[in-house]
Amino acid sequence: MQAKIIDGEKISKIIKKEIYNKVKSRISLGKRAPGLASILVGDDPASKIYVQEKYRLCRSIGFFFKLYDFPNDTNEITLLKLIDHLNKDEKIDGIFISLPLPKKINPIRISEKIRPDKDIDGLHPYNIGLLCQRTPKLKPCTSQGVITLLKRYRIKLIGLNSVVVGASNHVGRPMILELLSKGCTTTIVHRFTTDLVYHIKHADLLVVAIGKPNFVPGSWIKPGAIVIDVGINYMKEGEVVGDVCYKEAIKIAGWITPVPGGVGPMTTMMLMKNTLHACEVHY
Ligand SMILES: Nc1nc(=O)c2c([nH]1)NC[C@@H]1CN(c3ccc(C(=O)N[C@@H](CCC(=O)O)C(=O)O)cc3)C=[N+]21
Repeated sequence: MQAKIIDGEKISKIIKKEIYNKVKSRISLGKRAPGLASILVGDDPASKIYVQEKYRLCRSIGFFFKLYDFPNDTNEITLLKLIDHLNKDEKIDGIFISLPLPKKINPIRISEKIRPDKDIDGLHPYNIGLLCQRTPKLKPCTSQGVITLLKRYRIKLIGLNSVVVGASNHVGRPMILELLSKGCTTTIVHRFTTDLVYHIKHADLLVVAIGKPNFVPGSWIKPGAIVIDVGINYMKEGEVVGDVCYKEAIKIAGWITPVPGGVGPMTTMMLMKNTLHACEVHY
């Protein structure tokens, strides 16, 4: 059996076009373009790449984009003041803060300072709370990207045994909430799970988000399962690989997302979609 490919690059391009058209019609009605402010602190390489990608994307879909680039030793007060300013800035609909932040800065205090209706990463406790109660407004980008991919491929989720590997605040936990609201029976496994392999082997839908290259071998995958690989690992050789051993998994799974070209481009596009949403609410 050869798994069918879930092409995130392709779907993200379709969504990009949809966003572009909506921006164009806003402009033709005399409304302003959506505005995104991006805050980068320090020199995390993944964050740098992500910021460049967002900049290119904003230009090509007609968003207003502003980048704030701070050195590693920036203090919390400087950031809190900037957020306060951006919260009031009428040109800015979405505020994005690249994670991880330097160790000295408390990420919770920073995220909580963002006005919830400008929290395009969907990670403010208010937005997570709404997602938890099934009345979401702005949703976290990666899990939203995964759900959008499954929907566009018309993959049915009701009643599936879903297993999410990794319990992070920004991916694993919101992913579980999304899958639960789609009717999956949800399991989350993490570093203290006693029999990780047992759970993974029973997954009809497997989402892996731990950031460990090729962590899941083909032999752990249930034949015909839907495999969603969230990991983006940069190898020394310059190669980019996922958390799942793609070569092996593709022979056993029913559906699979590649890396690169799977979940990654969807995460970025959902940030744009959230920015447009925030803008439509604002004006
Ligand atoms: N608050 C916050 N939210 C984030 O969502 C966030 C963040 N901080 N900090 C940095 C990481 C990194 N990140 C990526 C998203 C997409 C690709 C992506 O699309 N990658 C390409 C491959 C890129 C390549 O080949 O170099 C792909 O998967 O096809 C990469 C990295 C979001 N992040």
